[in-house]
Formats: sequence, C-alpha cells, structure tokens
Amino acid sequence: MSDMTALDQPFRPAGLVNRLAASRKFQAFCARVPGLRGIARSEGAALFDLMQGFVQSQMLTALVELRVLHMLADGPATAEALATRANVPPERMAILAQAGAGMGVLVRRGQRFKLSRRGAAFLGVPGLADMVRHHSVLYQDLADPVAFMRGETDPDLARFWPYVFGATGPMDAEVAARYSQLMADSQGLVAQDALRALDLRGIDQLLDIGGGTGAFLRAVRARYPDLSLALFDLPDVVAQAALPADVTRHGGSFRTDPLPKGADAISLVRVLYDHADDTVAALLASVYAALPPGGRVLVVEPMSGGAKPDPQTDVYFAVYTLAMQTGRTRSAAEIGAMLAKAGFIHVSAPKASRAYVTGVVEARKPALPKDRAK
Ligand SMILES: CC(C)=CCC/C(C)=C/CC/C(C)=C/C=C/C(C)=C/C=C/C=C(C)/C=C/C=C(C)/C=C/C=C(C)/C=C/CC(C)(C)O
Ligand SMILES: C[S@@+](CC[C@H](N)C(=O)[O-])C[C@H]1O[C@@H](n2cnc3c(N)ncnc32)[C@H](O)[C@@H]1O
Repeated sequence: MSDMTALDQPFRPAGLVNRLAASRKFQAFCARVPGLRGIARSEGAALFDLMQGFVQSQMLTALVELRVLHMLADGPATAEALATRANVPPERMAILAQAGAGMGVLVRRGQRFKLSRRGAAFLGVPGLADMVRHHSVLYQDLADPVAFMRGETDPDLARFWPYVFGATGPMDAEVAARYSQLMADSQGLVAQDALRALDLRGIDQLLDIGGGTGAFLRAVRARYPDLSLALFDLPDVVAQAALPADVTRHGGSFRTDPLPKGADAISLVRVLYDHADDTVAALLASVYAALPPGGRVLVVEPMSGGAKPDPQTDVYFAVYTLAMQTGRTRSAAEIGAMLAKAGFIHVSAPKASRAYVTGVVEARKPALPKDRAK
C-alpha cells in the first residue's frame, strides 16, 4: 500500500460530532447548505491559518528586517518604491507587500500600499519589532519540531538569555545591553497590566526580586509615589538599573544568598517561569522567610491556561520556555499550589486583561501562627 492510499483511509474519531467533522461526505454536504457553509468555511480557514502560521511569521520578519513597516510609517508607497529602498527585486517586493496586506499589517490602495491600523499598532508596541527579530533563534530551534519535542535537539535559545540562568562573572557589554533592552521594552505592557490587576495600597515597602533594570519598580513609583522600593538582582544587573536614588539596590543571587528583610511585599516579575520547580520552591521558601507576618508575595508572568488551555500562552510561552530548557510556563493554579506549599495563604489570581502579556497570582504569609492551619 502506498503512503497516499494510507492517507486516503477515512478517519473514524470517537464521538458523533467529531465523526461528522472528519467525514468527507459531511464536509462536502456542509459546503452546500446555507448556514452550515459558513461554519465549514471558517473551520477550514482556521485550519489553514494553523498550517501557514510559520509562513506568516517569516513574512512579518521580512517586513520588519527590510523596514517596510517603518518606511510606510512615513506615508503610502508603491511596491516598486519600497523595493528600491529595501534593495529587493521589485517583483518580490510586490509579493511581500501583497502578503503584508493579506495579513492585515498593510492596506492596498490601487498600486500603493499603506500602513494599516494593525501595522501602526505593531510599530507602537515597545520592543515588539525587536522581539520579532529575536525570534529567528527560536525559529531555528523549532526547525525539526519532532526532534525538539523528543528532547533530541540543543536549542540555541538556551544561550540567548545568559543572565536568566544566573550567570556570574564579567558581563559582555553587548549581551547585557541586548538582554536588558529587550526585557525593559517588553516590561512596559507587563507592568501596565499587572498594576491594573493588583492593588498595592497598604504596602510600605516593595522588594522586586529579579527586577532587572528596574522597569517594574519605575512603573510602581509612577502609580504609588509614596511606596518605598527596593531591587534585588544579580550584582551586574543591579549596577545597570536606572532607578531613583532613594530605591535600595541589593546585588546577589537568590540561589545562594538570603533575601534582604524589611519589605512587607515581594514581587517576582517574569522570574519563576525561567526556573525549574526545585529552584522555584527554594526561591519561594526564601521569599517566605524574608517577609514579615502578613507580608504579600506577587507573582507576575505569562501563565498557562491550565484546565482552560490558552491560545497564546500555552503555545508561544510554553514552547519558548521549553526551548530555554531551564524553566516552564506554569498555570495560576500550579503557582498557587507552590505558594501554598511554601506556607502562603489567601492565594488568589486577580484577573489580568491580556493573558499573552501577563497573569497575576498573589498570596500572604500568615499574620499569626494560628492562620497557618487554614
Ligand atoms: C475611534 C475609532 C472608531 C477607531 C480607532 C481605531 C484605532 C486607532 C485603534 C487603535 C488600536 C490600538 C490602540 C491597538 C493597540 C494594540 C496593542 C496595544 C497591541 C499589543 C500587542 C502586544 C503584543 C503582541 C505583545 C507581545 C509580547 C511578546 C511577544 C513577549 C515576549 C516575551 C518574551 C519572549 C519574554 C522572555 C523572557 C524570558 C527569557 C522567558 O524570561
Ligand atoms: C526574565 S528577567 C525579568 C526581569 C524583569 N523582572 C522583567 O520582567 O523585565 C529575569 C531576571 O531574573 C534575574 N535573575 C536570574 N537569576 C537570578 C539569581 N540567581 N538571583 C537574582 N536574580 C536573578 C535576571 O538577572 C533577570 O533580571
């Protein structure tokens, strides 16, 4: 039997609805019946988009690398004019611009192309173009997805973020700058959504562990000017943080050093998902030890949908952290369970507005010893 014959065998999945959906006769029937036709068409288009996602991403990368979106920010242009500026053969630029319009980041008006609203929003999101550019590493890592899922590859993404892994010693200036800038740029939306979901009133001092260049603390300062702030990160990273003079800086490693005491709230922004469960458990134990009774811990990072799989976090961030090889994308329920295991109570997951930007989980250290039993 040839492979083609094998593929022609009808599938008979379990369940009536799935059996109908897989039936070619039923698919053809739906295509003829008004009402069902629309469902069949949109299911087909959704399948097609799943299949062509990698082509869309690569064409977005080409639009970014060739600065086509940036050029069109100055005003509409023909594909020919774009081709000259980007040094691409005109017939190829015509295909790229047409694809950009098909993807909704450009709009075609006769022979000219302009930036669409979505394309303009893309350029306006801090660091998004650079995020797209750095995806070339992940793209290579996923070139053989079967080997990748079997754990038979050695992904380069694992080396892209050296300071995620607590590297010590002198910092390569270029690596540090690339790392810090990408982190700081993408921090804006994270801080915005986290501070919308969290209420920090009542806190006297907030210590941000793994706070990088201090972008989260700067956003907190803008919203809660009276809150006293402190940053803890690796010494080289803390030294680079751009923070107001009154913000206390602590250089150290949460793997080997005790966390400073004095704060009644500790935040962990995009820190836990970089690390394995045993590292996270030890870190949460240190956080617990550093907090006073009644102190709060705030976990802010993209989270898996858990029982309700999420279209972005359970694909992009789960695969991204898998390629990094050190951590994983956990659900709010998993993070909550780890917090409870460390002794925290009143674990809650305030609703954040965009799962693909961040999720939020908070909890308290018991105020009184008797609370621990609760
Ligand atoms: C008034 C009328 C009628 C119409 C107005 C129309 C109009 C002008 C509408 C405007 C539309 C608008 C405001 C759109 C705004 C869109 C926004 C804000 C889009 C935001 C998108 C954000 C995205 C796509 C974020 C992506 C984030 C990524 C990819 C983050 C990756 C982070 C990584 C890889 C972190 C790694 C850290 C590590 C290493 C794991 O620790
Ligand atoms: C993904 S970044 C998050 C930075 C920042 N919170 C943000 O969201 O933009 C992880 C941070 O954890 C820090 N980090 C990694 N290992 C650490 C360790 N052992 N001790 C202290 N900080 C560490 C890194 O230097 C980095 O700043």
